[in-house]
Amino acid sequence: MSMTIGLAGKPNAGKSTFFKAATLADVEIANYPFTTINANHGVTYVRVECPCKEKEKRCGKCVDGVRLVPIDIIDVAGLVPDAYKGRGLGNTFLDELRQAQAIIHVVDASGGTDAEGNPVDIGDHDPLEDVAFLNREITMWLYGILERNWVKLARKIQAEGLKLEVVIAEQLAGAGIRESHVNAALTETGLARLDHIKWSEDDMIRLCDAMREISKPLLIAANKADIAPRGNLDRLKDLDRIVVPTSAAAELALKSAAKNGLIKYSPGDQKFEILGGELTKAQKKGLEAIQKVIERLGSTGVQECINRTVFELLDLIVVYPVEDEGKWSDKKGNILPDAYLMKRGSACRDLAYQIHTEIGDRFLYAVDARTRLRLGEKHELKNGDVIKIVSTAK
Ligand SMILES: Nc1nc2c(ncn2[C@@H]2O[C@H](COP(=O)(O)OP(=O)(O)OP(=O)(O)O)[C@@H](O)[C@H]2O)c(=O)[nH]1
Repeated sequence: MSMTIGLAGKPNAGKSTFFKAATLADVEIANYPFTTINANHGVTYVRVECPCKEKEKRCGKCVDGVRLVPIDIIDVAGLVPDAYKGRGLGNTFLDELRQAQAIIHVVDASGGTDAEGNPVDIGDHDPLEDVAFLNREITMWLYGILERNWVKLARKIQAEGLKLEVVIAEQLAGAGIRESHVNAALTETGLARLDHIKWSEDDMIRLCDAMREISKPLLIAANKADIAPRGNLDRLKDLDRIVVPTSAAAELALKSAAKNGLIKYSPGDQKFEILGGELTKAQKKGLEAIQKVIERLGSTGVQECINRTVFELLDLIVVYPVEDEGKWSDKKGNILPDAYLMKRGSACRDLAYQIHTEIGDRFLYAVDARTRLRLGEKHELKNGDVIKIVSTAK
């Protein structure tokens, strides 16, 4: 199961900075061969506590117990008003968005850029407008696809006795909408109880809005929090969704400094250590300013955005497959060599299939490496589980 986070936002909100910061990794720490796949498609990392901390020997894949687990991220093309009508990069934007299962919306919380990203005085633009605007663009995009053939489809459903949710999901399959999303949206809006022939344009937009929220959950990175007026951050936090104050610029500076050996910093840390070295006066001053920012915000927020997207929006867990339940290693003795992101609710057999089709097909049982208990194929995995799969596969 492959999951991708989509990064969206208007021009100048700090999306590129966020993307660079989120995908810039010390290759050694990240233990991953590459970080950028192409211009706007990269790999970012969820920060978790490595289970090797429970053992005497370190795994060599984490730094002081901080383990980074890779997940794909795409920097979705800049969004301008009326993208859904094909304006600007509109079609590219929506085309890329369909690959994402969750969205981080990078908002300029400082209010220093207008709706199209042009600089204005700090506080002059209301970031809440940007939040409403992105949601509406996506909703209207879905509506545009659904509405295109609706008259014909609606009649077909009636004439041929087809299932409403099946037809709608088929029509919107390209946007990543599935039957379960449609059903949930029909219930939530109450439209399940209204004959679809009688739906008004407004009803259909409401349905699309619900499908958007369910199929592409979204979190807000209240970016430029380092210079944002307090009131803006407070009003964003009052929204009925996850809002994380971020300073993408600070995160990028810290990651670059760490990569160059100037500081010791793991993404998401609440502080960093200056390693001495060849710091210029300006660098030192810059780092001190950043330290103040993260003291105030708690962290740069970038890692928190990734973690909450993965664990709260996508509802994933991390599972560590091993071959030796005593040493928690593979056959060669590598400790905790892999970390898999899986959907919550996944069972032992799903893990077996994720390792290899043959191991899934020939699954016998699993072993919880912590308790040494045998687990059956349907046993539900927990976040952080260390699991050995026993199969008849060669
Ligand atoms: N103060 C502050 N400035 C930031 C922050 N993040 C980004 N910026 C600045 O905001 C400006 C725009 O950032 P970009 O990352 O280029 O914005 P973008 O949203 O990717 O814009 P496009 O590339 O035009 O789509 C740059 O000057 C950044 O240095 C932040 O957290 N705080």
